[in-house]
Amino acid sequence: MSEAAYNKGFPVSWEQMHRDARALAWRLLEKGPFKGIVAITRGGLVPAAIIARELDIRLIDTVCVRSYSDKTRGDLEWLKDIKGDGTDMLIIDDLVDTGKTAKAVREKLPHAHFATVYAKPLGREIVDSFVTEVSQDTWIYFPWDMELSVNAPISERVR
Ligand SMILES: O=P(O)(O)OC[C@H]1O[C@H](OP(=O)(O)OP(=O)(O)O)[C@H](O)[C@@H]1O
Ligand SMILES: O=c1[nH]c(=O)c2nc[nH]c2[nH]1
Ligand SMILES: [Mg+2]
Repeated sequence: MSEAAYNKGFPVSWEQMHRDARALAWRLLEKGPFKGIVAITRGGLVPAAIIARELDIRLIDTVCVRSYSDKTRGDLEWLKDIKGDGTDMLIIDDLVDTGKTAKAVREKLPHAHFATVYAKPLGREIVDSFVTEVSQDTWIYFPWDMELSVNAPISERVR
């Protein structure tokens, strides 16, 4: 297990996720057509649904892997595999960080187009398309991992 140093936070709202996934769909329009989407669970599920709607794709499959527990990276655990080599398929994940998940899925589906909404420097070369890059020491907080809560006024926080 290893835990990278994440010094910064990048919170993403539902609205921003919708906007960024749609921006990715615009980029993917000229890379297709794709006969189906492979979503990498769980983070790829929401962007895959948005992109499937925008690109009118009805065939959606999954590869199920787990690599992080909280912010600690463990060994890649395969829970569900997929058949084929990825020809004419679009792989969607929420982000690429170290690139280990993307590399493993790419090995299974070498002919697919791999797209993520967000990318960090170590992983960006492994994916074919992404929308927004953040620094390697940034942890991205997704809307499904957050809830509205009350925060203290700034004046109280600097006392
Ligand atoms: O580039 P890497 O360093 O491999 O990290 C990126 C992967 O880590 C996260 O998934 P995670 O395994 O935490 O599971 P989740 O999608 O269910 O949250 C994220 O959704 C990517 O799939
Ligand atoms: O929610 C997440 N945010 C991240 O920045 C990240 N990197 C790997 N896995 C991640 N999960
Ligand atoms: Mg994931």
